[in-house]
Amino acid sequence: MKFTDHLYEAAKPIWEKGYEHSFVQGIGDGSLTLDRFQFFMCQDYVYLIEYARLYALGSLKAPDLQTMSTFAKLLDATLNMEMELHRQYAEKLGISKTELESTEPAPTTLAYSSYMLNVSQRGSLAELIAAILPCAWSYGEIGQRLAKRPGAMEHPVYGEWITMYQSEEFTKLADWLIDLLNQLVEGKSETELKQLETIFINTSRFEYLFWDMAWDKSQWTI
Ligand SMILES: Cc1ncc(CO)c(N)n1
Repeated sequence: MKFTDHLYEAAKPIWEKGYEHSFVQGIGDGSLTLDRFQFFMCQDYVYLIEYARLYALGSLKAPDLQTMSTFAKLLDATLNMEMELHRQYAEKLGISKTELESTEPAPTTLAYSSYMLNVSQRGSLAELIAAILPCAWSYGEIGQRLAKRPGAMEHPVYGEWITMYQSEEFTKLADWLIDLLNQLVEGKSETELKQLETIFINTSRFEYLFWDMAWDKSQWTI
């Protein structure tokens, strides 16, 4: 069993709850209200700015040129493929680029991105990947599951979101990270593996909290 299969099994109950979340189901059946989606896309945009930095950090920590180049591609894909989706949605929804970029991070966004950056800055490359993997992997999975619903990819608002996250272009990003993590854990001790699992579970939990935040449009209360 690959190490990432083990991580997947460990996080499965959390991911399943994420998939069943009203927000995700609302994207799938088109019933999600626009105000919630708009809140989500703005928070997600500023989250992705910080997330992209982790790929730059991955390049910095890479042990060889090939790994360095993989992280450079992941960085480019986040800034110019994934975030382009957000910019296009913003345009359609009447939000300017400046407004999108200057979104104030809500508590969950700030906590999630700060946790990822902290773990990755002080930790090993394997720890960085463990922090980042639930993001890329779970969205690809959600995209692919929602895409199986008849008509979901043709929905006038949410169709493009599903189409992007289910695409091979997006899902291969997680595959690169999975392969890399499985290579990096070779020879690691039980304690080190357990630490990676803890990080993976924590960011999986944050993924769930992010859906919750978007559904409630929860902001700073003070
Ligand atoms: C919160 C969050 N997690 C994962 C992804 C996928 O990259 C995203 N765009 N946003």
